[in-house]
Amino acid sequence: MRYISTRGQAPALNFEDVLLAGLATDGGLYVPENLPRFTQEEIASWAGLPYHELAFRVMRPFVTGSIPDADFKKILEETYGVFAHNAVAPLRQLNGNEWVLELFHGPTLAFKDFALQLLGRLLDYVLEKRGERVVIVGATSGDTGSAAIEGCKHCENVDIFILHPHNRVSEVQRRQMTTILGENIHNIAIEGNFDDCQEMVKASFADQSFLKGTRLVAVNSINWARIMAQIVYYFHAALQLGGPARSVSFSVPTGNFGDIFAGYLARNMGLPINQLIVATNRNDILHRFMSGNQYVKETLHATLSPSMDIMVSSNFERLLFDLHGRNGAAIAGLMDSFKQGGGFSVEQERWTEARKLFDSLAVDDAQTCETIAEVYEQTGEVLDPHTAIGVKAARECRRSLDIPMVILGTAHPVKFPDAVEKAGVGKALELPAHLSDLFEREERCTVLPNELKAVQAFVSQHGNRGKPL
Ligand SMILES: Cc1ncc(COP(=O)(O)O)c(C=O)c1O
Ligand SMILES: N[C@@H](CCOP(=O)(O)O)C(=O)O
Repeated sequence: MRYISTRGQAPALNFEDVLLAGLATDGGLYVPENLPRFTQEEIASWAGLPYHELAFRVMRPFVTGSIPDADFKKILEETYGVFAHNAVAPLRQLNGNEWVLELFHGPTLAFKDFALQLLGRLLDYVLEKRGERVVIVGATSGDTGSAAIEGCKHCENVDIFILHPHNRVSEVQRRQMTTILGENIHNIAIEGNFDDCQEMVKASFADQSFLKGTRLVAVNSINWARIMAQIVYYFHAALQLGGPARSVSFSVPTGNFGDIFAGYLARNMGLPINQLIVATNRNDILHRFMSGNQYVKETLHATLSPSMDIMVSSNFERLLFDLHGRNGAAIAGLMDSFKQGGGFSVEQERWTEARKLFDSLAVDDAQTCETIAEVYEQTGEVLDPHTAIGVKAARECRRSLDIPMVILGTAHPVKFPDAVEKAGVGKALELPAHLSDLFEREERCTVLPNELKAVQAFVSQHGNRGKPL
């Protein structure tokens, strides 16, 4: 399998190199040159497989040529063996034909564990083979950070720096990151928002001189391996609901467009998916594009669903690449005008195509709380605010009650007690046993100004197990 950049100028890479590449050298994102496509018979034959075995079948074409089957199987068995639920990603029924796919049974209680538990193991495998050390710089609005730290904390050859927006993640999210102490783990609170953090990560790929020759690796969904792992649970959910003989719809709480892009790929790989619903919070650039062909930056607002407080949505570029017939020059032009002027529209026929692929809705904080309360009253289930946005969008945008609707349950509600309380849900939520002393643990974190130079200087001072690079 070869991977190409969405901007058309960077060299094509194999899986091992794409895993270690982060952003392409032309500033683009890597995508498979040819997407594998499975037959309906093949997909049907996977019904009932344990999660790790299904993961092997779905992801195998992406790693072919880089990781031998036996090694990949072992890595996947270990990865999904750490999840707290036997089904790994169980489906919970809300209403007649409405389901939540619970993606929060991993160690950090959010869907990010599906990819980041795998990424840590893949990095270990590849870096040990190469005898190489790397530095990770990642941006988080709350969930990627802890999942990446948890996934990489034991990696011998990795130093990890996670930037989060100061005071804009929940306390549980912050503590999940800052209480993991290790000489290779560095938490940085940036006096800015998530977009600022993400921009610093991308800028660091463009000029890596501060790393003095050490390679920079990404844990955000700009890294193809993240998207690859997130494709699997679309197959897993659909197979449990009668797929592929029957099609299934998905509503996906969306910020960086990674999770829903994985669903789009699952559909292109042969999984019959009826609707794919883009569910955003008040930071609704993706909904404004889907509903009105305006991809235009606005002020980023803090909401009750902080993990989706994102305006510059990385993976949207991967969709644009497909919508533009995989023309890298066209994407480079669009991204340039976005950077310069803060927005663009696409030609009418490309936008019409996007409308056929996705439905969308923006949900504000009041509606988020109403939905948490409504679902609690109907079912006794407490939703986290991100999942609630998915439920609201599913209920508003659904076209057929006969087709199962799956909402991605992206995080556990215990991570967001403020939203749950604001929704008026009286039920006490308890942290699981492995996090029960989270509020007593020592925290370690450095607050830095919203300046690239300050961050890069910090990384180069501490990037070698706490010592200078
Ligand atoms: C809990 C939660 N839900 C939804 C999202 C949105 O996912 P994506 O950025 O892949 O669109 C995120 C993070 O981005 C998240 O942490
Ligand atoms: N919601 C994310 C933001 C980063 O997105 P990613 O999927 O590109 O890592 C978070 O919680 O950090």
